[in-house]
Amino acid sequence: MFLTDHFPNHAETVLSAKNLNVYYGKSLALRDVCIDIPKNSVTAFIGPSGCGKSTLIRCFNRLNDLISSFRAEGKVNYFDQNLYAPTIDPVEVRRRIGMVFQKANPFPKSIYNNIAFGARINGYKGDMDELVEKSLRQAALWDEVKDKLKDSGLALSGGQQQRLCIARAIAVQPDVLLMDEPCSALDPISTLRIEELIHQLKEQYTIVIVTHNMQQASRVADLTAFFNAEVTEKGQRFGYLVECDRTEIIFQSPKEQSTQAYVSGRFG
Ligand SMILES: Nc1ncnc2c1ncn2[C@@H]1O[C@H](COP(=O)(O)OP(=O)(O)OP(=O)(O)O)[C@@H](O)[C@H]1O
Repeated sequence: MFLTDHFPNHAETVLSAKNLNVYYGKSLALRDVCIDIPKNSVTAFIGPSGCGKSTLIRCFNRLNDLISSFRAEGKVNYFDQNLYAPTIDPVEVRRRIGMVFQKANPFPKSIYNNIAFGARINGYKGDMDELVEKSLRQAALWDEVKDKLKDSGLALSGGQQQRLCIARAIAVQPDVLLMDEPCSALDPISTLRIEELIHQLKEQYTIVIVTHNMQQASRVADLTAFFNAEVTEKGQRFGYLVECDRTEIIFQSPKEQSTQAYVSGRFG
């Protein structure tokens, strides 16, 4: 059963993987993943290390293309389009489907130019000051930086840098924000601010977040997908999707025993 069947109002599917196998060289990293990501929702990917969460999230904006040994079978769709069709421009894919990484990585530029840079490259013709302010407001950073827009983005705290990276991702007007462990390098207060921000951002964006923090998944996600890893007879380890459902079901009454064991801290 696909994920949108569980979601209220049968929200539109923005991203989906169908029978997706991913290989790095000859090694199978992810096997037969089928998942739908509904619009204006937060979907969390959880699971033990090496089960392919980052690999899948990177398939959603073709970031794995940059790895020469990467190969995918099956389909990854963005609405009705096959993201891996030869006619699709990966640069445009990454504009529409933005990414925020584990470690905040602002450009070594001013706060203002961290936002304006990508917009300029994308040919933004509107009022740049307005865009910078709007993006920083949406990322809940404006009040803290409005008087120092010319200062370096690198001079901000870790939590502020991560919100700057979110503002930068928003500035190019994406539909989707992919977040790969966005809070793992942050203190608890900065983490809570990002979680509040994620909650606000889902009004406008579809969000997929990889997290090792199960409390975080239960706080921010509407849907949670649990991945696990298995070892073949030949000793090869691969990841797969165990189940995906409403977050409260995954944490309180999952269908699979392995999910129950993981969310109750019995392995992983
Ligand atoms: N660039 C790469 N080249 C070769 N193998 C890779 C590469 N990236 C990931 N893998 C392999 O793919 C598998 C899945 O890794 P991935 O990073 O997607 O898992 P993960 O669930 O996100 O792990 P973690 O929680 O530790 O970040 C692992 O076996 C890993 O070694």
